[in-house]
Amino acid sequence: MPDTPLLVVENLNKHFLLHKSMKKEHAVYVKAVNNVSFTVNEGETLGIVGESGCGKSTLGRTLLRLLEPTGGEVYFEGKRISDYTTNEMRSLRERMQYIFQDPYSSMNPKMTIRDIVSEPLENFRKDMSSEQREERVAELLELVGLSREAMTRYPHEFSGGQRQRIVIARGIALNPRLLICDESVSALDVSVQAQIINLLQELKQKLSLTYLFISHDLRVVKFISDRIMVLYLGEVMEIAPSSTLFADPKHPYTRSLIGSISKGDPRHRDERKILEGEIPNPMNAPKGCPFSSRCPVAIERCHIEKPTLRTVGKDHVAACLLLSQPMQSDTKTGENE
Ligand SMILES: Nc1ncnc2c1ncn2[C@@H]1O[C@H](COP(=O)(O)OP(=O)(O)OP(=O)(O)O)[C@@H](O)[C@H]1O
Repeated sequence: MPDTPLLVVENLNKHFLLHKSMKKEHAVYVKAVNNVSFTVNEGETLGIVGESGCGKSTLGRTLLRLLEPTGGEVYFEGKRISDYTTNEMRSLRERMQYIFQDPYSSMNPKMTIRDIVSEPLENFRKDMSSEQREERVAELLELVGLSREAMTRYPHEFSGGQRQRIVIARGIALNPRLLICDESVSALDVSVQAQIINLLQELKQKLSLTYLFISHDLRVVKFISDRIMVLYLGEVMEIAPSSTLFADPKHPYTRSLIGSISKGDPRHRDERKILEGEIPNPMNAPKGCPFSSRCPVAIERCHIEKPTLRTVGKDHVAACLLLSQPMQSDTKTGENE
């Protein structure tokens, strides 16, 4: 791995203003992404996981500047994105690509597969002849396991898995370095999910890609990620290598998420119960730790004091005030009792 990470994110914020007010302190914001920091090395897959509404898509879109950040910095290839010139910004859009959640709605049903896959080439490779573009589209379709005959057909003629392959072909058309895959397999059957994940792994090797893999499903993220970042209400709860996160999760929220997918495992029974609670309204997030209102081991301080990310092992960070104390349910007080 090279010394400089491909992507460095420092205290990134994206706050949506919901209600303006004459008095600044009365304005209402949704803090969709709140002080998020992490790095991604070249060739790595960072999984980003959390329940619906925790800010995964907003984070992905803000990284690519599809949304303007409210604060913080993003460095790509060692250079701060806010310093990019217009030309560098254009080039960023080639090297960092976003694969959207729903392949069907991100494809124009009236366009042929040729037109859909060649769209980025038309926009960014104006020097290519139509023959060269045609060849490149055929090559891309083959790379994702489709034949060149697909070119003349329309999206509705393909299955969900095949449509996802088409979207991936379009995503890699410009030889990006970083692919942000947003819920790329969530709508697919489990067996098709596995095929698409295998394809992504294969492409990663062949094309030296780096991935940010966003999903609400910890099982999917576990399979593909080198490291995993757990988000809750727009904040980072924990980041660790995938195997470490599953073997020794530090944050009570991570434990609960793992518990919720470990059906039948009595060790996780208690944690599974607590995730039955509702995620708080992000406009009215808890004052202290974001997870404090659902946390089975929260103490008084957790409802008041915001924990910061701290190192809890090599390459392992978590934001929990209780990390120096045993996380047992008999330490809890306050509203969870
Ligand atoms: N344009 C917007 N204006 C106001 N609030 C927004 C906007 N976009 C997102 N949000 C809010 O920001 C929070 C994070 O949303 P986001 O879609 O990023 O979460 P997510 O984890 O990707 O969820 P999902 O998996 O359901 O897509 C949510 O509370 C959402 O309602």
